[in-house]
Amino acid sequence: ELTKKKFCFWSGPEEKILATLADCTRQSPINIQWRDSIYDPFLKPLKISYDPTTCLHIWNNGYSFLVEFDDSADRSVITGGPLENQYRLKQFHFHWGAINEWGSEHTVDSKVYPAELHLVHWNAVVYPTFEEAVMEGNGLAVIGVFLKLGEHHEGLQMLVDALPAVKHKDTVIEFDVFDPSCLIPSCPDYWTYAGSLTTPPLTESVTWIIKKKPIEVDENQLEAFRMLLFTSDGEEEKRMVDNFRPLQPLMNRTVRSSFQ
Ligand SMILES: CC[C@H](CNC(=O)c1ccc(S(N)(=O)=O)cc1)c1ccc2[nH]ccc2c1
Ligand SMILES: [Zn+2]
Repeated sequence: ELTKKKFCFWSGPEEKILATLADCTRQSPINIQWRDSIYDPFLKPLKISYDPTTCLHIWNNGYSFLVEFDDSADRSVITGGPLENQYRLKQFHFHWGAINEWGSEHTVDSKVYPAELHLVHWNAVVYPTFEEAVMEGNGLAVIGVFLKLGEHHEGLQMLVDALPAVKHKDTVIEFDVFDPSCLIPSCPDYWTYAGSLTTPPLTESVTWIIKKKPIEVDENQLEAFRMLLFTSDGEEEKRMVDNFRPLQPLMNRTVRSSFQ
């Protein structure tokens, strides 16, 4: 029955056994061991072209805050890199910790960052809807960018200033011009591997593209993330922190690098 109903477990140590049984062999996040990654000279540079006017709103969905985009046409897209097709930007969101010692989902040589940005794209060339793409092996492409404590980030500050308006779960605020490429390091280097969503339904539909260089943000900006709430207005307040999934087994996967 397990092999038919494909779902991946989220629990403790028996994960490895269940994962094999249920054929959940490409779960995310993972630790990227720099020296085990394989330089692939055939990897192309990632081509990112976002139209800032496709930005729609910021939404606290009770897991993270999402900045959502109009994905009804090919106006904000990525292509190249490890991708066979062009993928449309649908949303970006973050994962972070209660303190600066942890928060990212992926790690590099077991180094944890205080936060991680995910820019979520879907393969609108092959699939008619995002919901269908989420269920397919080549359906999604997510760019991961690590955040590290450092200089104030001007571009992020526009987002941070809007966060008090989405403090509670299921609140939305209009956000109509934002270019997310200001959150992506100019260094072209990345790792890439076949993985999954890091929140339920954990579908194994993501081509991960993890940027080697982090972006720098300051303490106040990280603190602004931590004042968001998992809970709705009127409920007992629970701060939105530690919204990251534990590391998953690499199983039989290779991480490729675009750089030597
Ligand atoms: C199928 C799940 C999907 C909602 N989730 C996501 O889109 C998503 C995207 C990226 C990541 S991460 N952290 O890996 O980058 C995690 C989750 C989703 C999409 C459409 C839906 N319609 C009704 C319900 C519903 C759920
Ligand atoms: Zn994410």
